[in-house]
Amino acid sequence: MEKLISGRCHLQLVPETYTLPPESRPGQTQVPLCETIPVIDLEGELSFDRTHLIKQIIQASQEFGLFQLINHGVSEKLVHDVIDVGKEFFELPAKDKVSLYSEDPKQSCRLYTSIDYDSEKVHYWRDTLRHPCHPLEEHMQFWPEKPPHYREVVGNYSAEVWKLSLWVLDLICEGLELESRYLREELSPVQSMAINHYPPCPDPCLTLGLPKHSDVNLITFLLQGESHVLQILKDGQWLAVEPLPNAFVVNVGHMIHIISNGKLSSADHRVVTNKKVARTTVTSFIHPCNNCRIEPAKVLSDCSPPLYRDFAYKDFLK
Ligand SMILES: O=C(O)CCC(=O)C(=O)O
Ligand SMILES: [Fe+2]
Repeated sequence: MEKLISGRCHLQLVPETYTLPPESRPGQTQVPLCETIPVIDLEGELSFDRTHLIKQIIQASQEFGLFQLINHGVSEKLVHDVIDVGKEFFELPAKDKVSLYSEDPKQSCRLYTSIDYDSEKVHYWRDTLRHPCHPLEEHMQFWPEKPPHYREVVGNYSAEVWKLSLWVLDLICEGLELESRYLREELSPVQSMAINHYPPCPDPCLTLGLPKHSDVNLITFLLQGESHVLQILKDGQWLAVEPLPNAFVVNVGHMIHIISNGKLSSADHRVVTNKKVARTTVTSFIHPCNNCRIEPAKVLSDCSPPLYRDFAYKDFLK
């Protein structure tokens, strides 16, 4: 529990164990905004046109592996409430969080820090609360009991994002001309949620909240909050993802890249730290089940040779 970075907010200097080697440092943390990331408006003029919507999603997933969704139907109030309850969780006194702290990745609901604290050389400036969500009645009982409205708010929110994620997966499926429900069942039965907390950092040039990665799962819906700290690597340049009010940042996961036989990409992204404010983000991940076999869809690898061999999702996660 004392490993949590949020418990060390008195720090005036970045500890050596958080200082990245020079070649991995973010250097300039204020990078230009990526003005071209597609913003898909689900209430916009053309949103009733399914074909147009699918085209926008597929194009964004090909070019960026990431897009923003606005007017998506998850209420503004619920979006605010889930970020607030996430912040409140991290503000609780240590005694209310200690029972959730665990270094065992197999523990279902767990509070931890960085990525893999005990085996990594340098730590990342982030604490996380992570737990499975779907189906709610199986998992909710293991979620935090405090703040008192945590289960209600996160339960309502995760159910809404679950529906929206599956709907977007169906549109992707249609856009790739796969048989209907191809991305359902075994490929998308698992939803997990991570509430990330990035405390202010005395020297953001030396650290990262999260290093460069692409999401390994199927699809991710992120509420990124208000500061410019999420960046994507586009044509060799780090660019900031603009924080839009109430928008979801949708990350195409690596499994969709493989299933689409490389037609869709997943964006390399990272999180930088900032000096002034603590930042809380809420991430919903949709995953295949552990034993699910992942391979390029046959219809897509008929015309171009398969780029990947089949594997079990759980082996990939190792
Ligand atoms: O917190 C963020 O802004 C991004 C989190 C993220 O990329 C992840 O959890 O995979
Ligand atoms: Fe990510």
